Amino acid sequence: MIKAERVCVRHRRRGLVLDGVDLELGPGVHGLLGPNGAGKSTLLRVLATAAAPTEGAVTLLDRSPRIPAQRLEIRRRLGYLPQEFGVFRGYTVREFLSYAAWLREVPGGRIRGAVEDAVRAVGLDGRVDDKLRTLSGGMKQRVGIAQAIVNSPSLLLLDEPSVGLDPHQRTEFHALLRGLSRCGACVVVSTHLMEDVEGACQDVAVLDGGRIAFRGTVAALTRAGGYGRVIGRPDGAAPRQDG
Ligand SMILES: Nc1ncnc2c1ncn2[C@@H]1O[C@H](COP(=O)(O)OP(=O)(O)OP(=O)(O)O)[C@@H](O)[C@H]1O
Repeated sequence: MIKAERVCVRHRRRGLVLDGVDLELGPGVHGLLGPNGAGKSTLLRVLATAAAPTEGAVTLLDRSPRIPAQRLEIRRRLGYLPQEFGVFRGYTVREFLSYAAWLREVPGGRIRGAVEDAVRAVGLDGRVDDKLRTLSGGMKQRVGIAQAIVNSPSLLLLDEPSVGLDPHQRTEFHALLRGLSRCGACVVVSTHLMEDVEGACQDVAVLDGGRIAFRGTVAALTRAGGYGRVIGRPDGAAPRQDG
């Protein structure tokens, strides 16, 4: 469902931020780990068709984002939570999610039900008619997750989605991700937390310095010496929520 071939992204000042990334991902929940500045958000932006690679090619859902008509088809079936996610503070949760559904071309007659499903999935059903400015940071993050799943995407890209969630919500979020993958979606979750990977992901890719440093199951990552060893910092274990 995702195929990245020798993907490079170069910024004028920073130079190469992604340096020949090869990645093939099918249905399931895939973790994306890496230290600050490794290129995780940049890779997710490319996979979300929000940025184009400088070199290399991406195929998403058997389509090329380089071709405008195919890019639109991809976007209809895509859910994306960017790292910096802004909301319209004067909208209610329902208004905001309805707007997100409309933008993704969910048919008008299905929008109400789609919004209710998304709100229930993130546990915000009690706040659906509240204005976004009245929500806590963790609740806004859940709205961000809800807008990403409101169109039942085939491809779901979540950039640090568990930031701001409390331990109970985090556990529920892991269950939500596992449920989505059972529906056949391809989910990519960037995170700093090993427990997100252990709780929800069938495998993990570690990005370091713009390159894939490891790809495999969590058990294989442990056998390889753990996250710290893979990124060349044996003492640099990926933190846990309480770590
Ligand atoms: N628009 C930009 N212009 C110049 N440099 C950029 C731009 N966007 C990102 N970078 C640089 O690219 C590198 C990778 O950034 P990116 O945000 O993809 O990393 P990340 O792995 O998501 O980091 P974090 O875990 O801190 O969120 C960093 O050095 C960053 O400073």
